[in-house]
Amino acid sequence: MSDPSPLAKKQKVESTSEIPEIQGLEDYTFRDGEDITPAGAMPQKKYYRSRAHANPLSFNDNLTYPTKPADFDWQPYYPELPASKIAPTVIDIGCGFGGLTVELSSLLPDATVLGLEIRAKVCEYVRLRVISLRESEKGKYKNAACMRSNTMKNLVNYLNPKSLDKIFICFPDPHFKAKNHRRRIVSYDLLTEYAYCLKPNALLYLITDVKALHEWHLEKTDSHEMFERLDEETMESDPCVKAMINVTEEGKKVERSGSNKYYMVYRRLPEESVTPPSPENFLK
Ligand SMILES: C[S@@+](CC[C@H](N)C(=O)[O-])C[C@H]1O[C@@H](n2cnc3c(N)ncnc32)[C@H](O)[C@@H]1O
Repeated sequence: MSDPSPLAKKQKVESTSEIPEIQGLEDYTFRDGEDITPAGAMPQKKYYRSRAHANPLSFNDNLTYPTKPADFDWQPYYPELPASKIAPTVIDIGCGFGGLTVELSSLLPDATVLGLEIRAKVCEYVRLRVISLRESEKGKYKNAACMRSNTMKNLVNYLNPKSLDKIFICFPDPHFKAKNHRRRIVSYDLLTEYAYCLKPNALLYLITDVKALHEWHLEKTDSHEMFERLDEETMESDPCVKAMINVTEEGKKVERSGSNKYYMVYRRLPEESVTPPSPENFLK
């Protein structure tokens, strides 16, 4: 049994492979007096499952945010990276249990990869997963981290304009009912935020197993002046596309059930090639 004293906790925090605690879940460490996940061990999913859908429009999300990106310090998330590389360049929005986040960190060793997840326990699982991988494969995964965040509300509090090379939105919650469509993570306004954070010519990856949601993604993104579809050949030869199809937890589930996966990659256009938005696109 591990020592549940405050000192034991403090020692854990000082390890170089740590990632700051998940907001809203500070005390989810012990169960019946034992560590749920002993320090450095790979967490077990069964202890970190939580309700399938969190309401991203809720005001009671228990989260605090920096007022602006300059007020936020990424160093504790990527303690082994040089100061020049600690701001995220690739984000995995709604990373779930983090399969793609950790895969991308190996696939893109020069990137700084951040998984963003709204559900506290699920996010804790990814945090412990990355810590465990950093411990067991020394030198690897130092460019991966996760943070609890509601990206629908707070992306631009954390990320500088034109700071990202890639955004992944993989198997997002479909929110089938029309009255819940405003909870969807792809909308005209959110695409504007994604464009704000992406560098010119950077890429937005979208995948889902729900055909109607894919059509929604295409409709919203095709009509957004800051994005254009990537040509098929470039898309199909991109190893990140293969990863989002095959490596995400949801992608694997869909594979097992034999259902289809629908995806598209968009390029964020440089400002000089954009015609100003038409007013009827606002608030869609
Ligand atoms: C169906 S899961 C997909 C997980 C993962 N991308 C995959 O493909 O395996 C969608 C995830 O998005 C998260 N999510 C939903 N809304 C979010 C938001 N506003 N900000 C961050 N994460 C969100 C959910 O909690 C959930 O874990």
